[in-house]
Amino acid sequence: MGSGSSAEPTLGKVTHVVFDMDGLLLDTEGFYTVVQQRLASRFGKEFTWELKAKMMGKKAIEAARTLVDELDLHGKITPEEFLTEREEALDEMFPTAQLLPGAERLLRHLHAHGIPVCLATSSHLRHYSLKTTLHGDLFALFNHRVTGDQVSNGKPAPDIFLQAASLWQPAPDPASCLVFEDAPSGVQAAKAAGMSCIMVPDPNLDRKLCGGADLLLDSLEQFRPEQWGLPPFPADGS
Ligand SMILES: O=P(O)(O)OC[C@@H](O)CO
Ligand SMILES: [Mg+2]
Repeated sequence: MGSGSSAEPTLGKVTHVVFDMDGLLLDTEGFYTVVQQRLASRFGKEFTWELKAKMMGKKAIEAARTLVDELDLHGKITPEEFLTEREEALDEMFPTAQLLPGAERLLRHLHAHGIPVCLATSSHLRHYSLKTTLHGDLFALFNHRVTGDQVSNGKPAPDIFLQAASLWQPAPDPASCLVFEDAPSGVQAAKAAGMSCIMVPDPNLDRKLCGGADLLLDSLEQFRPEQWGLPPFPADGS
């Protein structure tokens, strides 16, 4: 695994870039954490980062099943009831979602250079719309987007990334695609799709769960496009 330092040799040659959304471009994972902590404590349980790591990046119903299983809430709440319960709070929080550091600069840079970019998020379309309330212009730069409701098998299955790549005409070879992800399930999905993957994990995520990516970065601000055969950022840092 590379470190992202300036002395690093070329890490790959890619032509197309696929972005995850939650926890990668948008600072939305904290919303889920707050709401799920609240719900867990109502049942006398603790919502840990270990559990969060197993849920993040997955489609809502799959994450909900994980929570009910792991907290042993069977007979107390169903995954479907859990989703209904958290919805009202999330619906209020999502429209306030902010961009994570480096997201806007990177997207605008790739777009300005004509590099094909798309979005592959496990969020369903309604949540996607709420979360991007403040960022319509930026998210309009994507050539296309695939949301969780458009695939049967969510991350860690490769389907969402393969579908995202298939929507480009002509469709690139998966090996020519670079995926940015924050979640272990997303990294697994990208690698299962045969794509390169850069992981930008939350600082709280156990680094033992960050091993599958081709490169680990603390922030999108550390990304060096030229290491992947992409145009470098301007020297003045703009
Ligand atoms: O695939 P992303 O965009 O991270 O969405 C996952 C999110 O719905 C919960 O973690
Ligand atoms: Mg994510």
